[in-house]
Amino acid sequence: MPGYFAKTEQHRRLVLKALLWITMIGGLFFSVVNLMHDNWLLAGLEIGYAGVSLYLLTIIDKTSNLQLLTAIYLLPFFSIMIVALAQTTTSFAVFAWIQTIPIICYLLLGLRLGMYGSILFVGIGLFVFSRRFSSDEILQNVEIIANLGLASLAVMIFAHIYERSRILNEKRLTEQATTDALTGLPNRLKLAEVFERERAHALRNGTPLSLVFIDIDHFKQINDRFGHEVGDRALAHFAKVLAQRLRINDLFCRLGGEEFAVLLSGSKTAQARDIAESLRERLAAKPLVVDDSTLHMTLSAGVACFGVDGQSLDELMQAADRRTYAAKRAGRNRVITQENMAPALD
Ligand SMILES: Nc1nc2c(ncn2[C@@H]2O[C@H](COP(=O)(O)OP(=O)(O)OP(=O)(O)O)[C@@H](O)[C@H]2O)c(=O)[nH]1
Repeated sequence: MPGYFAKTEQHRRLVLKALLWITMIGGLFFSVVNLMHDNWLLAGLEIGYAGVSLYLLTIIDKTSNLQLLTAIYLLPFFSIMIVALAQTTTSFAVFAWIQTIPIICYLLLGLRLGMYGSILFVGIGLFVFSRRFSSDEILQNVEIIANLGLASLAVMIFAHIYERSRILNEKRLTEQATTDALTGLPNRLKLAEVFERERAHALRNGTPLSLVFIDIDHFKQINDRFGHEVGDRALAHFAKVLAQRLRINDLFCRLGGEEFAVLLSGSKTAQARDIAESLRERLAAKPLVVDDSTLHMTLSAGVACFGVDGQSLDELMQAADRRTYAAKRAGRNRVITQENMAPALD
């Protein structure tokens, strides 16, 4: 699943595409207008830029460095706006384009760069405008600049607020989509996302990576005896007790039902087995107290190791699941690795 940054990039790619179309059409249209005014410099720049926009439209879906492409594109784009504003033959309505700068900057560059880009280019735009349209009447000058300056500031503030809430909402939705609501643990989607990152890290640095598959024993009996609500509490208790034992770098997630997994970066099979054993012991030592009853839980776990059992998450899950099943068949409440599993079963 694409992470938060991938979603933001997808959003920015769409915005840039829309802008490329607008500048291509706008560039062609205004180059004709400027040719009619004999403004060859601006007409040439606009035709050239329409061509650049067309070229970028053909490569935008393939580029891996969208930020660089955006920067390469925006710098001359804003500069042409300023040049257009400075020309005596152009209408002062060109300033309307300057007011789009904050929106373009925030949507394409994010909060920080968006703010710097907006202040810089709108500031230059206002300065050029005030030079070109200064009249003898000071009050009129102040009025015009104040109007344009405040309108630009308002656009910038709204663009800032919009981008900020977009980022927060995107983060919140990504978090919701990758979190299990009952236990608050990461879910299977998050495991797939983190596994890809850890796998790349393991391959790059030659470090070990292990996966522990965990299944609560006889969980159905808890539901049957105490009801579904207590079953839910037992799942939350289980998650809390095990999470307390794990390190911040270990990814402990709920796969669904009473199945969980721990991705242990930097751990070989033997270390993963020790960790799984300590989780098993910890769970046995921390029963859940429900009214007058003490609810003891046990777990069965299977360990798989990256490289030994395969290279993909599916392969590791299958191997770890197979060993968990073997642990169940061997009497439950135990951890099985490749070493302590009967060869016929693995
Ligand atoms: N309360 C509650 N129960 C759940 C949830 N998800 C799955 N279950 C229950 O978990 C039980 C799993 O039962 P089984 O797959 O037979 O496994 P088990 O009883 O743990 O037996 P073994 O795995 O063989 O030890 C089922 O009764 C499901 O209804 C949940 O979110 N909340």
